[in-house]
Amino acid sequence: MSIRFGTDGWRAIMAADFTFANVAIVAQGIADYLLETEKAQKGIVLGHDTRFLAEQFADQVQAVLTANGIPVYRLQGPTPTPVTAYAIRALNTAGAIMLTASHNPPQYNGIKFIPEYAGPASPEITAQLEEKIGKVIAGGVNHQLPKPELVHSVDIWDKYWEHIDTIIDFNQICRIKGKIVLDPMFGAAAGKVAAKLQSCGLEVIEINGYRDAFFGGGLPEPVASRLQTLTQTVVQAKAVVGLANDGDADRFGVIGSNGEYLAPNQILSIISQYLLENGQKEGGLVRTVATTHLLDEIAGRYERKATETPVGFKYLAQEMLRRPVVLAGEESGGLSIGGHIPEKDGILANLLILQIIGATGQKPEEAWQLLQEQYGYYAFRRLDLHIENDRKNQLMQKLRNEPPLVFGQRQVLQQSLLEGVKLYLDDGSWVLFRPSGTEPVLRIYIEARSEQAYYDLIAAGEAAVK
Ligand SMILES: O=P(O)(O)OC[C@H]1O[C@H](O)[C@H](O)[C@@H](O)[C@@H]1O
Repeated sequence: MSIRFGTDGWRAIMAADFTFANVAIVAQGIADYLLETEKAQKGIVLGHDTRFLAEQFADQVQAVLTANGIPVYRLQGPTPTPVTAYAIRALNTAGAIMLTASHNPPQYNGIKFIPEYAGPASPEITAQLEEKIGKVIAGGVNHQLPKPELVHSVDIWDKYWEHIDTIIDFNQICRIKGKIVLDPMFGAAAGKVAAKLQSCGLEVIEINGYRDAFFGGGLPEPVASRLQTLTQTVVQAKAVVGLANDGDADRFGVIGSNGEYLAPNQILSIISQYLLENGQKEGGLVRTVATTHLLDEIAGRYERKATETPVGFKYLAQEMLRRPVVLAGEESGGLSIGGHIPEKDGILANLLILQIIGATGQKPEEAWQLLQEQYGYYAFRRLDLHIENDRKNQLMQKLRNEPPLVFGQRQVLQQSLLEGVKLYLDDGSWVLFRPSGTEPVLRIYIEARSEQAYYDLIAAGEAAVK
Protein backbone atom coordinates (compact mmCIF):
# COMPACT_ATOMS: atom_id res chain seq x y z
CA MET A 1 0.00 0.00 0.00
CA SER A 2 1.20 3.53 -0.66
CA ILE A 3 -0.10 6.63 1.09
CA ARG A 4 0.33 9.73 -1.04
CA PHE A 5 0.30 13.16 0.50
CA GLY A 6 -1.18 14.65 -2.71
CA THR A 7 -2.13 18.22 -3.62
CA ASP A 8 -3.28 19.05 -0.11
CA GLY A 9 -2.63 16.18 2.26
CA TRP A 10 -3.74 12.54 2.19
CA ARG A 11 -7.30 11.77 1.06
CA ALA A 12 -8.85 8.30 0.92
CA ILE A 13 -12.14 6.45 1.17
CA MET A 14 -13.08 5.46 4.70
CA ALA A 15 -12.97 1.76 5.54
CA ALA A 16 -11.13 1.02 2.26
CA ASP A 17 -7.86 2.92 2.78
CA PHE A 18 -8.74 5.49 5.41
CA THR A 19 -8.66 3.02 8.31
CA PHE A 20 -7.58 3.38 11.94
CA ALA A 21 -4.44 1.38 11.12
CA ASN A 22 -3.47 3.67 8.24
CA VAL A 23 -4.30 6.80 10.22
CA ALA A 24 -1.85 5.53 12.85
CA ILE A 25 0.80 5.03 10.16
CA VAL A 26 0.39 8.58 8.85
CA ALA A 27 0.41 10.00 12.39
CA GLN A 28 3.61 8.07 13.15
CA GLY A 29 5.20 9.41 9.96
CA ILE A 30 4.34 12.97 10.96
CA ALA A 31 5.64 12.29 14.50
CA ASP A 32 8.95 11.01 13.10
CA TYR A 33 9.26 14.11 10.93
CA LEU A 34 8.55 16.37 13.91
CA LEU A 35 10.95 14.55 16.22
CA GLU A 36 13.68 15.06 13.66
CA THR A 37 13.05 18.82 13.43
CA GLU A 38 13.52 19.10 17.21
CA LYS A 39 10.39 21.23 17.48
CA ALA A 40 8.19 18.38 18.57
CA GLN A 41 8.18 19.54 22.20
CA LYS A 42 6.19 22.63 21.24
CA GLY A 43 3.31 20.29 20.56
CA ILE A 44 0.79 19.88 17.78
CA VAL A 45 -2.71 21.27 17.35
CA LEU A 46 -5.22 18.56 16.44
CA GLY A 47 -8.47 19.47 14.70
CA HIS A 48 -11.19 17.68 12.75
CA ASP A 49 -14.25 18.55 10.68
CA THR A 50 -17.77 17.05 10.84
CA ARG A 51 -17.12 13.80 8.98
CA PHE A 52 -18.08 10.29 10.09
CA LEU A 53 -15.95 9.02 13.03
CA ALA A 54 -14.00 12.29 13.07
CA GLU A 55 -13.51 12.22 16.85
CA GLN A 56 -12.40 8.59 16.84
CA PHE A 57 -9.87 9.14 14.06
CA ALA A 58 -8.59 12.18 15.98
CA ASP A 59 -8.27 9.98 19.10
CA GLN A 60 -6.09 7.65 17.07
CA VAL A 61 -3.79 10.47 15.94
CA GLN A 62 -3.66 11.76 19.51
CA ALA A 63 -2.69 8.33 20.84
CA VAL A 64 0.19 8.01 18.37
CA LEU A 65 1.51 11.54 18.93
CA THR A 66 1.47 11.29 22.71
CA ALA A 67 2.99 7.79 22.61
CA ASN A 68 5.89 9.54 20.84
CA GLY A 69 6.06 12.14 23.61
CA ILE A 70 4.52 14.94 21.51
CA PRO A 71 2.06 17.22 23.37
CA VAL A 72 -1.34 17.55 21.69
CA TYR A 73 -3.59 20.63 21.76
CA ARG A 74 -6.89 18.98 20.97
CA LEU A 75 -9.49 21.40 19.61
CA GLN A 76 -12.97 20.94 21.02
CA GLY A 77 -15.68 20.07 18.52
CA PRO A 78 -15.55 20.24 14.71
CA THR A 79 -13.19 23.02 13.66
CA PRO A 80 -12.57 24.67 10.26
CA THR A 81 -9.13 24.17 8.73
CA PRO A 82 -8.27 27.90 8.88
CA VAL A 83 -9.21 28.02 12.58
CA THR A 84 -7.03 24.97 13.26
CA ALA A 85 -4.22 26.67 11.35
CA TYR A 86 -4.69 29.87 13.32
CA ALA A 87 -4.42 27.87 16.55
CA ILE A 88 -0.78 27.15 15.65
CA ARG A 89 -0.05 30.86 15.99
CA ALA A 90 -2.23 31.38 19.02
CA LEU A 91 -0.71 28.44 20.91
CA ASN A 92 2.79 28.67 19.41
CA THR A 93 2.99 25.01 18.42
CA ALA A 94 5.14 23.10 15.94
CA GLY A 95 2.18 22.77 13.57
CA ALA A 96 -1.24 21.16 13.29
CA ILE A 97 -2.85 18.00 12.06
CA MET A 98 -6.28 18.49 10.54
CA LEU A 99 -8.57 15.56 9.82
CA THR A 100 -10.68 16.54 6.84
CA ALA A 101 -11.46 15.66 3.26
CA SER A 102 -12.49 19.27 2.68
CA HIS A 103 -15.16 19.44 -0.06
CA ASN A 104 -14.81 15.81 -1.22
CA PRO A 105 -17.77 13.37 -1.09
CA PRO A 106 -18.91 11.95 2.30
CA GLN A 107 -17.17 8.60 1.95
CA TYR A 108 -13.77 10.34 1.95
CA ASN A 109 -11.64 11.48 4.83
CA GLY A 110 -8.19 12.93 4.92
CA ILE A 111 -5.24 14.25 6.91
CA LYS A 112 -3.54 17.57 6.36
CA PHE A 113 -0.31 18.51 8.08
CA ILE A 114 -0.02 22.25 8.59
CA PRO A 115 3.53 23.34 9.49
CA GLU A 116 4.57 25.94 12.05
CA TYR A 117 3.96 28.85 9.65
CA ALA A 118 0.21 28.07 9.68
CA GLY A 119 -0.25 27.47 5.95
CA PRO A 120 -0.36 24.44 3.64
CA ALA A 121 2.73 22.20 3.72
CA SER A 122 5.27 23.09 1.04
CA PRO A 123 6.17 20.46 -1.58
CA GLU A 124 9.50 19.94 0.27
CA ILE A 125 7.80 19.19 3.59
CA THR A 126 5.28 16.95 1.84
CA ALA A 127 8.12 14.96 0.27
CA GLN A 128 9.76 14.50 3.68
CA LEU A 129 6.47 13.35 5.20
CA GLU A 130 5.96 10.84 2.41
CA GLU A 131 9.43 9.47 2.98
CA LYS A 132 8.80 9.08 6.73
CA ILE A 133 5.42 7.46 6.12
CA GLY A 134 7.05 5.02 3.68
CA LYS A 135 9.49 4.00 6.42
CA VAL A 136 6.66 3.46 8.91
CA ILE A 137 4.82 1.26 6.39
CA ALA A 138 7.97 -0.87 6.20
CA GLY A 139 8.92 -0.75 9.90
CA GLY A 140 5.65 -0.32 11.85
CA VAL A 141 4.37 2.25 14.36
CA ASN A 142 5.82 3.01 17.77
CA HIS A 143 3.88 0.81 20.16
CA GLN A 144 4.55 2.80 23.31
CA LEU A 145 1.47 3.55 25.38
CA PRO A 146 -0.30 6.89 24.77
CA LYS A 147 0.35 9.54 27.43
CA PRO A 148 -2.97 11.22 28.29
CA GLU A 149 -1.13 13.78 30.44
CA LEU A 150 0.26 15.31 27.23
CA VAL A 151 -3.24 16.19 25.96
CA HIS A 152 -4.60 19.73 26.41
CA SER A 153 -8.22 20.33 25.47
CA VAL A 154 -8.61 23.77 23.87
CA ASP A 155 -11.53 25.97 22.83
CA ILE A 156 -9.87 28.19 20.24
CA TRP A 157 -12.82 30.17 18.89
CA ASP A 158 -12.46 33.22 21.18
CA LYS A 159 -8.83 33.61 20.14
CA TYR A 160 -9.73 33.21 16.47
CA TRP A 161 -12.44 35.91 16.67
CA GLU A 162 -10.09 38.20 18.60
CA HIS A 163 -7.62 37.95 15.74
CA ILE A 164 -10.31 38.35 13.05
CA ASP A 165 -11.43 41.51 14.85
CA THR A 166 -8.02 43.00 14.04
CA ILE A 167 -8.37 42.47 10.27
CA ILE A 168 -12.15 42.78 9.73
CA ASP A 169 -14.21 45.84 10.58
CA PHE A 170 -17.24 44.41 12.35
CA ASN A 171 -18.63 47.93 12.85
CA GLN A 172 -19.20 48.04 9.10
CA ILE A 173 -20.68 44.54 9.03
CA CYS A 174 -23.05 45.33 11.87
CA ARG A 175 -24.50 48.25 9.87
CA ILE A 176 -26.02 45.89 7.30
CA LYS A 177 -29.77 46.22 7.05
CA GLY A 178 -31.47 43.12 5.72
CA LYS A 179 -31.13 39.41 6.03
CA ILE A 180 -27.95 37.40 5.58
CA VAL A 181 -28.22 33.73 4.66
CA LEU A 182 -25.40 31.37 5.69
CA ASP A 183 -24.87 27.86 4.35
CA PRO A 184 -22.05 26.03 6.14
CA MET A 185 -23.03 22.90 4.15
CA PHE A 186 -23.30 20.74 7.33
CA GLY A 187 -19.61 21.40 7.92
CA ALA A 188 -17.25 22.77 10.53
CA ALA A 189 -18.39 26.42 10.35
CA ALA A 190 -21.96 25.50 11.36
CA GLY A 191 -23.36 27.70 14.09
CA LYS A 192 -20.15 29.62 14.71
CA VAL A 193 -20.30 32.36 12.09
CA ALA A 194 -24.05 32.74 12.58
CA ALA A 195 -23.56 33.29 16.33
CA LYS A 196 -20.80 35.84 15.73
CA LEU A 197 -22.98 37.87 13.35
CA GLN A 198 -26.06 37.60 15.52
CA SER A 199 -24.12 38.98 18.47
CA CYS A 200 -24.47 42.49 17.01
CA GLY A 201 -28.12 42.04 16.17
CA LEU A 202 -27.83 41.06 12.50
CA GLU A 203 -30.66 39.09 10.97
CA VAL A 204 -29.10 35.76 10.05
CA ILE A 205 -30.76 32.73 8.51
CA GLU A 206 -28.58 29.63 8.69
CA ILE A 207 -29.41 26.63 6.53
CA ASN A 208 -27.66 23.23 6.67
CA GLY A 209 -26.27 24.36 10.00
CA TYR A 210 -26.04 21.03 11.76
CA ARG A 211 -23.74 18.06 11.51
CA ASP A 212 -24.64 15.57 8.81
CA ALA A 213 -21.84 13.21 7.86
CA PHE A 214 -23.65 12.61 4.54
CA PHE A 215 -23.73 16.35 3.77
CA GLY A 216 -27.39 16.22 2.80
CA GLY A 217 -26.67 13.58 0.18
CA GLY A 218 -23.99 15.32 -1.85
CA LEU A 219 -20.60 16.81 -1.43
CA PRO A 220 -19.90 19.93 0.62
CA GLU A 221 -18.50 22.02 -2.22
CA PRO A 222 -19.73 25.63 -2.45
CA VAL A 223 -20.23 25.75 -6.23
CA ALA A 224 -23.41 26.88 -8.02
CA SER A 225 -24.78 23.36 -8.57
CA ARG A 226 -24.53 22.58 -4.83
CA LEU A 227 -25.97 25.87 -3.63
CA GLN A 228 -29.53 25.60 -4.89
CA THR A 229 -31.14 25.66 -1.44
CA LEU A 230 -29.04 28.68 -0.54
CA THR A 231 -30.10 30.43 -3.75
CA GLN A 232 -33.78 29.71 -3.12
CA THR A 233 -33.54 30.89 0.48
CA VAL A 234 -31.82 34.14 -0.50
CA VAL A 235 -34.47 34.92 -3.11
CA GLN A 236 -37.44 33.91 -0.95
CA ALA A 237 -36.21 35.76 2.14
CA LYS A 238 -35.23 38.80 0.01
CA ALA A 239 -31.83 38.64 1.69
CA VAL A 240 -28.89 40.88 0.81
CA VAL A 241 -26.51 37.98 0.25
CA GLY A 242 -26.02 34.22 0.65
CA LEU A 243 -22.65 32.97 1.91
CA ALA A 244 -21.48 29.37 1.88
CA ASN A 245 -18.45 27.46 3.10
CA ASP A 246 -17.22 24.00 2.23
CA GLY A 247 -16.97 21.15 4.77
CA ASP A 248 -13.85 22.51 6.47
CA ALA A 249 -14.62 26.17 5.69
CA ASP A 250 -11.43 26.93 3.84
CA ARG A 251 -13.41 27.68 0.67
CA PHE A 252 -16.25 30.14 0.13
CA GLY A 253 -19.24 30.53 -2.19
CA VAL A 254 -21.34 33.66 -2.71
CA ILE A 255 -24.92 34.11 -3.95
CA GLY A 256 -26.03 37.66 -4.78
CA SER A 257 -29.34 39.11 -3.60
CA ASN A 258 -30.76 38.37 -7.07
CA GLY A 259 -29.93 34.68 -6.73
CA GLU A 260 -26.91 34.93 -9.01
CA TYR A 261 -23.86 32.81 -8.16
CA LEU A 262 -20.69 34.88 -8.11
CA ALA A 263 -17.60 32.84 -8.97
CA PRO A 264 -14.49 33.12 -6.77
CA ASN A 265 -12.77 35.04 -9.61
CA GLN A 266 -15.43 37.73 -9.25
CA ILE A 267 -15.29 37.76 -5.46
CA LEU A 268 -11.48 37.94 -5.37
CA SER A 269 -11.64 40.93 -7.72
CA ILE A 270 -14.29 42.73 -5.67
CA ILE A 271 -12.34 42.23 -2.45
CA SER A 272 -8.99 43.21 -3.99
CA GLN A 273 -10.41 46.45 -5.36
CA TYR A 274 -11.99 47.24 -1.99
CA LEU A 275 -8.82 46.55 0.00
CA LEU A 276 -6.61 48.57 -2.35
CA GLU A 277 -9.09 51.42 -2.53
CA ASN A 278 -9.29 51.52 1.25
CA GLY A 279 -5.73 52.05 2.18
CA GLN A 280 -3.93 48.69 2.19
CA LYS A 281 -0.59 50.43 2.01
CA GLU A 282 1.83 47.66 1.33
CA GLY A 283 2.06 44.69 -0.97
CA GLY A 284 0.67 43.28 -4.17
CA LEU A 285 -1.81 40.64 -5.17
CA VAL A 286 -0.97 36.98 -5.69
CA ARG A 287 -2.95 34.63 -7.86
CA THR A 288 -2.51 31.20 -9.40
CA VAL A 289 -1.99 30.64 -13.11
CA ALA A 290 -5.66 29.59 -13.39
CA THR A 291 -7.07 32.70 -11.69
CA THR A 292 -8.46 35.84 -13.34
CA HIS A 293 -6.09 38.43 -14.82
CA LEU A 294 -8.54 41.09 -13.70
CA LEU A 295 -6.49 40.98 -10.49
CA ASP A 296 -3.47 42.18 -12.51
CA GLU A 297 -5.46 45.11 -13.85
CA ILE A 298 -6.74 46.01 -10.42
CA ALA A 299 -3.23 45.79 -8.95
CA GLY A 300 -1.92 47.96 -11.79
CA ARG A 301 -4.48 50.65 -11.14
CA TYR A 302 -3.07 51.06 -7.62
CA GLU A 303 0.52 50.76 -8.83
CA ARG A 304 0.92 47.30 -7.37
CA LYS A 305 1.99 44.05 -8.93
CA ALA A 306 0.15 40.77 -9.31
CA THR A 307 2.32 37.67 -8.98
CA GLU A 308 1.43 34.39 -10.67
CA THR A 309 2.04 30.97 -9.07
CA PRO A 310 1.21 27.35 -9.97
CA VAL A 311 -2.17 26.03 -8.78
CA GLY A 312 -2.57 25.32 -5.06
CA PHE A 313 -2.72 27.48 -1.98
CA LYS A 314 0.63 26.05 -0.90
CA TYR A 315 2.26 28.25 -3.56
CA LEU A 316 0.26 31.33 -2.59
CA ALA A 317 1.24 30.70 1.02
CA GLN A 318 4.94 30.74 0.14
CA GLU A 319 4.49 34.15 -1.50
CA MET A 320 2.69 35.43 1.61
CA LEU A 321 5.60 34.25 3.73
CA ARG A 322 8.12 35.95 1.46
CA ARG A 323 6.75 39.50 1.28
CA PRO A 324 3.80 41.74 2.15
CA VAL A 325 0.68 40.73 0.25
CA VAL A 326 -2.69 42.51 0.13
CA LEU A 327 -4.59 39.47 -1.10
CA ALA A 328 -3.73 35.97 -2.27
CA GLY A 329 -6.46 34.07 -4.07
CA GLU A 330 -7.32 31.23 -6.40
CA GLU A 331 -10.24 30.48 -8.69
CA SER A 332 -11.16 27.29 -6.80
CA GLY A 333 -12.37 29.42 -3.88
CA GLY A 334 -9.30 30.13 -1.75
CA LEU A 335 -8.37 33.49 -0.25
CA SER A 336 -6.23 35.02 2.44
CA ILE A 337 -5.17 38.62 3.06
CA GLY A 338 -2.22 40.47 4.56
CA GLY A 339 -2.27 40.28 8.36
CA HIS A 340 -3.87 36.83 8.30
CA ILE A 341 -2.26 33.38 8.28
CA PRO A 342 -1.04 32.07 4.89
CA GLU A 343 -3.92 29.57 4.71
CA LYS A 344 -7.12 29.93 2.76
CA ASP A 345 -10.00 31.00 4.94
CA GLY A 346 -13.57 30.83 3.67
CA ILE A 347 -14.94 32.45 6.83
CA LEU A 348 -12.67 35.45 6.31
CA ALA A 349 -13.69 35.70 2.63
CA ASN A 350 -17.36 35.80 3.57
CA LEU A 351 -16.75 38.39 6.29
CA LEU A 352 -14.89 40.58 3.79
CA ILE A 353 -17.91 40.43 1.48
CA LEU A 354 -20.12 41.47 4.41
CA GLN A 355 -17.74 44.29 5.31
CA ILE A 356 -17.95 45.57 1.73
CA ILE A 357 -21.76 45.44 1.83
CA GLY A 358 -21.79 47.31 5.14
CA ALA A 359 -19.20 49.90 4.15
CA THR A 360 -20.29 50.67 0.59
CA GLY A 361 -23.93 49.60 0.52
CA GLN A 362 -23.08 47.54 -2.58
CA LYS A 363 -24.35 44.02 -2.83
CA PRO A 364 -21.83 41.68 -4.49
CA GLU A 365 -23.65 41.66 -7.84
CA GLU A 366 -23.66 45.47 -7.82
CA ALA A 367 -19.98 45.63 -6.94
CA TRP A 368 -19.28 43.24 -9.82
CA GLN A 369 -21.30 45.42 -12.19
CA LEU A 370 -19.19 48.41 -11.21
CA LEU A 371 -15.98 46.48 -11.81
CA GLN A 372 -17.17 45.55 -15.31
CA GLU A 373 -17.92 49.21 -16.02
CA GLN A 374 -14.46 50.16 -14.83
CA TYR A 375 -12.33 47.39 -16.34
CA GLY A 376 -14.46 46.02 -19.17
CA TYR A 377 -15.85 42.61 -19.91
CA TYR A 378 -14.43 39.57 -18.13
CA ALA A 379 -16.04 36.14 -18.25
CA PHE A 380 -14.66 32.86 -16.93
CA ARG A 381 -15.45 29.26 -17.52
CA ARG A 382 -13.87 26.02 -16.37
CA LEU A 383 -14.48 22.82 -18.29
CA ASP A 384 -13.74 19.66 -16.28
CA LEU A 385 -13.40 16.85 -18.78
CA HIS A 386 -13.32 13.17 -17.93
CA ILE A 387 -10.99 11.73 -20.55
CA GLU A 388 -8.68 8.73 -20.39
CA ASN A 389 -5.17 9.27 -19.14
CA ASP A 390 -3.56 8.37 -22.45
CA ARG A 391 -5.56 10.93 -24.35
CA LYS A 392 -4.99 13.51 -21.63
CA ASN A 393 -1.22 13.03 -21.80
CA GLN A 394 -1.24 13.04 -25.58
CA LEU A 395 -3.13 16.31 -25.70
CA MET A 396 -0.90 17.96 -23.10
CA GLN A 397 2.22 16.86 -24.94
CA LYS A 398 0.91 18.12 -28.23
CA LEU A 399 0.00 21.50 -26.74
CA ARG A 400 3.42 21.75 -25.14
CA ASN A 401 5.43 20.79 -28.20
CA GLU A 402 3.33 22.31 -30.95
CA PRO A 403 1.29 25.15 -29.48
CA PRO A 404 -1.43 26.28 -31.90
CA LEU A 405 -0.91 29.60 -33.69
CA VAL A 406 -4.62 30.31 -33.57
CA PHE A 407 -7.09 29.28 -30.86
CA GLY A 408 -10.82 30.07 -30.83
CA GLN A 409 -10.26 32.30 -33.88
CA ARG A 410 -7.76 34.39 -31.97
CA GLN A 411 -4.03 34.56 -32.48
CA VAL A 412 -1.86 32.96 -29.84
CA LEU A 413 0.65 35.58 -28.74
CA GLN A 414 2.48 33.59 -26.14
CA GLN A 415 2.57 30.18 -24.49
CA SER A 416 3.39 29.71 -20.79
CA LEU A 417 4.39 26.42 -19.16
CA LEU A 418 4.41 27.49 -15.50
CA GLU A 419 1.79 24.81 -14.95
CA GLY A 420 -0.04 22.97 -17.71
CA VAL A 421 -0.15 24.93 -20.95
CA LYS A 422 -1.48 28.46 -21.00
CA LEU A 423 -2.15 30.31 -24.24
CA TYR A 424 -2.31 34.10 -24.23
CA LEU A 425 -4.54 35.39 -27.04
CA ASP A 426 -4.42 38.62 -28.99
CA ASP A 427 -7.56 40.17 -27.45
CA GLY A 428 -6.42 39.68 -23.82
CA SER A 429 -8.34 36.41 -23.45
CA TRP A 430 -6.45 33.30 -22.35
CA VAL A 431 -6.94 29.58 -22.00
CA LEU A 432 -5.16 27.11 -19.71
CA PHE A 433 -5.08 23.33 -20.09
CA ARG A 434 -4.07 21.44 -16.95
CA PRO A 435 -4.67 17.99 -15.51
CA SER A 436 -6.23 18.21 -12.04
CA GLY A 437 -4.06 17.14 -9.12
CA THR A 438 -7.04 15.88 -7.12
CA GLU A 439 -9.48 14.36 -9.64
CA PRO A 440 -9.05 12.28 -12.81
CA VAL A 441 -10.04 15.19 -15.06
CA LEU A 442 -8.48 17.59 -17.49
CA ARG A 443 -9.37 21.15 -16.66
CA ILE A 444 -9.66 23.82 -19.32
CA TYR A 445 -9.80 27.30 -17.83
CA ILE A 446 -11.06 30.07 -20.08
CA GLU A 447 -11.02 33.79 -19.49
CA ALA A 448 -12.65 35.83 -22.24
CA ARG A 449 -12.61 39.57 -22.82
CA SER A 450 -15.79 39.64 -24.94
CA GLU A 451 -18.94 37.62 -25.20
CA GLN A 452 -17.96 36.45 -28.67
CA ALA A 453 -14.57 35.28 -27.37
CA TYR A 454 -16.34 33.46 -24.52
CA TYR A 455 -18.34 31.26 -26.89
CA ASP A 456 -15.50 30.86 -29.38
CA LEU A 457 -13.10 29.70 -26.69
CA ILE A 458 -15.50 27.24 -25.11
CA ALA A 459 -16.13 25.73 -28.55
CA ALA A 460 -12.40 25.60 -29.27
CA GLY A 461 -11.69 24.02 -25.87
CA GLU A 462 -14.26 21.32 -26.46
CA ALA A 463 -13.01 20.74 -29.98
CA ALA A 464 -9.39 20.39 -28.77
CA VAL A 465 -10.20 17.28 -26.75
CA LYS A 466 -12.35 15.67 -29.45
O1 LIG B 1 -5.62 20.13 -8.82
P1 LIG B 1 -7.06 20.53 -8.66
O2 LIG B 1 -8.02 19.40 -8.65
O3 LIG B 1 -7.46 21.57 -9.68
O4 LIG B 1 -7.23 21.18 -7.25
C1 LIG B 1 -6.49 22.27 -6.86
C2 LIG B 1 -6.83 22.60 -5.42
O5 LIG B 1 -6.51 21.50 -4.64
C3 LIG B 1 -6.69 21.62 -3.24
O6 LIG B 1 -8.03 21.77 -2.96
C4 LIG B 1 -5.89 22.78 -2.72
O7 LIG B 1 -6.19 23.00 -1.36
C5 LIG B 1 -6.21 24.03 -3.49
O8 LIG B 1 -5.37 25.05 -3.05
C6 LIG B 1 -6.07 23.80 -4.97
O9 LIG B 1 -6.53 24.90 -5.69
